[in-house]
Amino acid sequence: MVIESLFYFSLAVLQALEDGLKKADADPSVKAVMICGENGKFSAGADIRGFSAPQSHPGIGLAPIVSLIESSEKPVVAAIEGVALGGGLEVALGCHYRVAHVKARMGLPEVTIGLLPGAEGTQRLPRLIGVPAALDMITTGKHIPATEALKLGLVDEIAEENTIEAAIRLANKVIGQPLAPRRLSLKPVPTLPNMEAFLREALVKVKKQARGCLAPELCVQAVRAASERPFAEGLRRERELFRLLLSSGQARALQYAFFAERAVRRWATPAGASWSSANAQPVRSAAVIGLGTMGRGIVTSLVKANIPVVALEQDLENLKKGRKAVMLLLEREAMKMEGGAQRLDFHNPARLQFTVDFDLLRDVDLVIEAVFENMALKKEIFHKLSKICKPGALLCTNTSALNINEIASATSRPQQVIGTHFFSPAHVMRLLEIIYGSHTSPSAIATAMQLAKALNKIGVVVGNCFGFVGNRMMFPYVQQAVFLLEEGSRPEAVDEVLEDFGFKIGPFRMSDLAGLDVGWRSRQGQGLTGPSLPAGTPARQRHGQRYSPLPDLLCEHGRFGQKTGHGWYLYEKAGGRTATPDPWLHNFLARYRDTHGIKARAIDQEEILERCLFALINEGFAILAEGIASGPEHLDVIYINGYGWPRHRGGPMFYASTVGLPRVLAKLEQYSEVHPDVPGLRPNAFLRKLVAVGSPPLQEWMSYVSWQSPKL
Ligand SMILES: CCCCCCCCCCCCC[C@H](O)CC(=O)SCCNC(=O)CCNC(=O)[C@H](O)C(C)(C)COP(=O)(O)OP(=O)(O)OC[C@H]1O[C@@H](n2cnc3c(N)ncnc32)[C@H](O)[C@@H]1OP(=O)(O)O
Ligand SMILES: NC(=O)c1ccc[n+]([C@@H]2O[C@H](COP(=O)([O-])OP(=O)(O)OC[C@H]3O[C@@H](n4cnc5c(N)ncnc54)[C@H](O)[C@@H]3O)[C@@H](O)[C@H]2O)c1
Repeated sequence: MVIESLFYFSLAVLQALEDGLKKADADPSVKAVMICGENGKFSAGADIRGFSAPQSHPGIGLAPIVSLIESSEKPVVAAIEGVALGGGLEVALGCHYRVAHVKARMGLPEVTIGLLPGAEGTQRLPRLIGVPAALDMITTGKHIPATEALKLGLVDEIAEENTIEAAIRLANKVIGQPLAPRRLSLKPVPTLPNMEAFLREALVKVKKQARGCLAPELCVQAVRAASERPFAEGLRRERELFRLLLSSGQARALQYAFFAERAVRRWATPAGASWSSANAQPVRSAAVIGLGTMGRGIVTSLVKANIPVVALEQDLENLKKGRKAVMLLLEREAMKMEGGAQRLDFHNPARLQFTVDFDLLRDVDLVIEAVFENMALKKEIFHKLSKICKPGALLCTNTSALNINEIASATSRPQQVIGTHFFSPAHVMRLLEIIYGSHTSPSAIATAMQLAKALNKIGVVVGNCFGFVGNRMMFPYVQQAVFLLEEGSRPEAVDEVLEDFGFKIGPFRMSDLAGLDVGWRSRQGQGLTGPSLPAGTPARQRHGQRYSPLPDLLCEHGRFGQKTGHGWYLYEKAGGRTATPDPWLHNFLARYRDTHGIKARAIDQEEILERCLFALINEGFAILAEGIASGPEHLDVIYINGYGWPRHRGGPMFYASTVGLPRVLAKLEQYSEVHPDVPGLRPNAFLRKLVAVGSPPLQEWMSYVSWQSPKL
């Protein structure tokens, strides 16, 4: 008998499974059962949306179905095609045999949505593949390919072609064989000589990796229960831990992030362009201009996506340097991949060519410019590209903040100019901020989004303003961090608070890593510091607003961060990575305060957290009100994937909604009163409006934006 199930479990699917199993058991002519999915996909598990109303969640019925399958008196074989994830894999674990298509993937990704496998998976998987492999799958949520599943013993057979036929063949073969040895609930968990130490170390590891995130820790506890308790008791523990996670705010935040990352694919602009009507152009070849920090990673990313690349530098010396760096990155990437260097094929000049000759850019479909952050230089390059490149070519800039319209004005085809803002390291970071200018065509946006997908990145479409979304929100955050130093704090204290909150790296460590000189050059360009600053400008004021010259002063002392061996911290050597608090910096701060008559005060953790985060969130409300982003999800996806915002807190705007908008507003009002010369702390009008209308849920915020005068 064949039972078909759907992509993710609904009540109807579970009912059909139960009915099918009962019918098969009762029918003497049925000798074996095969369970498969519909349309070549086994199952993506329980319906994630349903977890917001757990009492009526169809998943409640899943564990009893898994038990029912396992207790069947007739052999049950799972035919796994596409994916078997979460509850899908748990169903397969209830089966007596598993056959997987060679291209199928399997995993227990519940941890990534703040849960643990709650349909008996934490108890069956360790019995099948042992504690170390099960723990790895359950705490990381990774999807493993069928070939690896076979090696682990997770599946019994791999089918190169027709999985269903292979599963039926196996079912026929095992008819009449004893089923008890195939029932995982009856098997003992394979022992390890050092189980206790292993589990203890695993706990320490997940706590370190997922700072502040509850699910990985509770996954370890559930697997520990499998190793220490009888099956039925282990199940009780699994259920208890599952409920605990389900009621945690973290699960809600992580599930929000899952859907937000999918929602941003459906982009739209205030002018009416959208994903549903715009057509992407094919990108069969690309060029990258500038092989510095960013260009190298971008080339690597394109080669990995199998897109032939022309890589261009300004002169032979820089070309040689850039080529060496790209080759090193590609070799490292090839080592990580199955099929290695041969699959990447980067030694073939038809796939990757290095040049200083712009003429070689004539035929490419897309160019990504990644030269210095200098408007005059970028305009010169785009003017050249406009003359050289073929008519349909898309011209992209990797600028971090500059005006896309101004760059486009140097070309005769502004409709094909677009910002593609990669994040460092560009071959690793998943975010691609895609910035359209006033003239960018819908097709150009669609092409950039398609490029993001091809590069395995998450593209987020945003409007044009200084710093776009990510960096624009980052400015007030970093500004508050520096003001806190002026007022009495230290870099390590500020970083610790934000790292405890869950950021991968605090603002001062981040600044040392990126290089303080980058921001310094940008501020010099804006006339905020350096020779173009008008004589007589007060040291701590610009345009009537508070300004901190501290980062400029550090640069004047040659302290650029890791690259010079000192910045906000001290490093073991130039290029060193280990940050230690620096007594020089502490003395420097004390002298600075004396010079400017600032009385240092003790600043508590709450103030550090609120001033940094609420200033960032406040800017987010301004961005939404101006129509620069089409929803709070966009801001959250950008922060989670580009700025190390802790995913289990759902992104800054989601976090604001959990803190409560009235509280965010009240705190901003309080801080703004104390610091009236800091516009970043002055509550944004859109935030005020949302509070005035009763703080609606985040999904409804955009309906309160007045669109009469979008800035775009
Ligand atoms: C207080 C009372 C307590 C009561 C207790 C309640 C008990 C409940 C019992 C629980 C039993 C637990 C069962 C189990 O352990 C839990 C689970 O199974 S959780 C789900 C685990 N599965 C996943 O996390 C898989 C998530 N999906 C993916 O990774 C990917 O979608 C994919 C399957 C790899 C496919 O990727 P793509 O091809 O890129 O496609 P998309 O990602 O774009 O997806 C297409 C479309 O489908 C939506 N979708 C996918 N999976 C799910 C899902 N599991 N639930 C809901 N929706 C899903 C996805 O969102 C896309 O739609 P769009 O958002 O674009 O509209
Ligand atoms: N570094 C980051 O973290 C980061 C992140 C996102 C975006 N960006 C942006 O990416 C761009 C590049 O930044 P970067 O950090 O890689 O800079 P970089 O200084 O490391 O590299 C710039 C490269 O451009 C080359 N170049 C300069 N003029 C050129 C010309 N006329 N023709 C060809 N090549 C030329 C230089 O030789 C150099 O190798 C900037 O716009 C920057 O704002 C940087």
